[in-house]
Amino acid sequence: MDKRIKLVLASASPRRKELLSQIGIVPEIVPSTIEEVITSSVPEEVVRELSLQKARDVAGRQGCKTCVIGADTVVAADGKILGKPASHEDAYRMISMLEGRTHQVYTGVTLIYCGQNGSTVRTFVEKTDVSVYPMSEQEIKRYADDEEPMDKAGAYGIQGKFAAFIKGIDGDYNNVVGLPVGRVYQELKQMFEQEENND
Ligand SMILES: Cc1cn([C@H]2C[C@H](O)[C@@H](COP(=O)(O)OP(=O)(O)OP(=O)(O)O)O2)c(=O)[nH]c1=O
Repeated sequence: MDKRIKLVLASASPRRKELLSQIGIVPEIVPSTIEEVITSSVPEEVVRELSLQKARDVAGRQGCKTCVIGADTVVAADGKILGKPASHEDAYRMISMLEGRTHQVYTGVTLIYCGQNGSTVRTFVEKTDVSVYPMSEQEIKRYADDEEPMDKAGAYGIQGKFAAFIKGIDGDYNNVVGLPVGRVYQELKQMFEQEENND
């Protein structure tokens, strides 16, 4: 990838930064400050829209030769969106909806590149199915009372203690943690190849 292009991650999520570092991308971190406005109840549309809002907000404050990456993750159980829990009680309610069954995790990603010939915007959504083992009341309560679920969509962290309850996944694991880095890399590569062809 062209080293002269600055990559900016429009996210405060330490997980997203780590996932990019894992594939050798060390982005500048500029978290977006938008008030998240949701106009849909369809998970794919919500993450698409929020990733676009976050990326646009930050791209508006950047110069050219910069690519901004915005992302948003939600959990959906029976199509019902679960964002971050507002309290430990809320975390308990969410985990109760997820235990003993399969749900979906959606991450929307928007890439905005400002190049020689103007701006290019790419948005895509990745879905991963996650199956959770049945949990006892005590297990749900103990996990919901922990700090781990509090800053995470669906009130759990697959990469943390909640791994004890993960039966299996279908799709990209990194997508559940907050960023499907394989897809991000492929999309960045395509976007820059197209830019070079346009030059
Ligand atoms: C389901 C799940 C989510 N998450 C995290 C990923 C995201 O950081 C978070 C969902 O919140 P988001 O609103 O997508 O992101 P964020 O608030 O952390 O960061 P920003 O808005 O600045 O981009 O949940 C995990 O870490 N593990 C998991 O297993």
